[in-house]
Amino acid sequence: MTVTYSSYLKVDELLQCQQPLSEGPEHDELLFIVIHQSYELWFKQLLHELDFLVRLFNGGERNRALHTLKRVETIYHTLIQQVDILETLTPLEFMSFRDRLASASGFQSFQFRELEFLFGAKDPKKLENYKPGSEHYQRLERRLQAPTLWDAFLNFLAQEGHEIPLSELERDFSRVTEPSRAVQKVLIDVYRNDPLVSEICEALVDIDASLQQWRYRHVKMVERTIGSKMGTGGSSGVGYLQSTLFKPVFPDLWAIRAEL
Ligand code: HEM
Ligand SMILES: N[C@@H](CC(=O)c1ccccc1NC=O)C(=O)O
Repeated sequence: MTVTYSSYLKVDELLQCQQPLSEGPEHDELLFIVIHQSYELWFKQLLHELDFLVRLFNGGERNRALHTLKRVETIYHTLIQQVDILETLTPLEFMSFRDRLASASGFQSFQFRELEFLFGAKDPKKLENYKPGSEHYQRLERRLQAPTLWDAFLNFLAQEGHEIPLSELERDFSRVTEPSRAVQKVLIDVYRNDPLVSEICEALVDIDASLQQWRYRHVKMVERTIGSKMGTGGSSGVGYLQSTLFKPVFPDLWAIRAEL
C-alpha cells in the first residue's frame, strides 16, 4: 500500500484517543486531554533521546552528546511553554469535569517517573503507585537499578582521564546522586581547561534549570486552578507540589559556581 500522511502517522488511530468522560461532553475537557497526551508524547521522545545520550557518554562521543543535550533542552523549553495554554483553563471550567478524574493524577505518570529516575531522582517509594509485575512497574524497576545520566557523564569524564573516585563510578545506582567534593574539583578543572566539556556542563545546567522551571510553572498553574483543594492523587495539592521545588538533579554543577 502507498504510504500517505495519514497512514504513516496513524492519524486516524491518534484522533480516536481523545475520549472525554463528562456528560455533554463539557467543552474544556478536550483541552485537558490533548495537553496531557502531548506531554506524554514528548516524555516518550525525551526518554528516547536521554537513553541515546547515556550511550553517547559511555562511548565518549562529546560532540554528539552536546547536540543531543541541546535537543533535550529545546523540548523542555516547549513543555514549559505549554503551561501557558493550560493557564487559560479557569477554575470553573476545570471544575466542570474534575470529578470525572476520580483519583487519577499526574502522580501516576510512569514516563514522568522514568524521567526522574534517569535524571537521578531515585525513590523506590514511587513504585508503590504501580501494580507489582505490571509493565509500568517493570519499566520503573529497571530504571531504578540503571545508571543515571549523571553516572554516564561521570563515566565519560573518567574515560577522558579525569580523576573520578571509583566509589562514584561503582556506586549503588538505585540511590539518589549525592554531591561529591571530589567530583566538584574535577568539574572546576573542566571549566578552566576544557571548553567543549564545559559547554556540556552548561547544557546540563540548562536542563536542570528547566526541570525546576517546569515544576514552578506547574505549581503556580495548580494554585490558580484549584487553590488549596486536595489533589485527586490524595496529596495536599499545592503544599505537596511546593515541597518538590528547588531540588536540583545535578547538585555538583550548582555547588561549584561560586568557585569559577
Ligand atoms: C489543570 C491542570 C492540572 C492540575 C489542577 C494539576 C494538579 C496536580 C496536583 C494537585 C498534583 C499533586 C498530586 C495529587 O495529589 O494529585 C499534581 C501532580 C502532578 N502533575 Fe499535575 N496538574 C495539572 C496538570 C498537569 C499537567 C499538564 C501535567 C503534565 C504531564 C501534570 C503532571 C503532574 C505530575 C508529573 C505530577 C506529580 C508531581 C510529583 O509528584 O513530583 N499535571 N498535579
Ligand atoms: N491532580 C489534579 C488532577 C489532574 O490534574 C490530572 C488528572 C488526571 C490525569 C492527569 C492530571 N494531571 C496532573 O496532575 C487535581 O487534583 O485536580
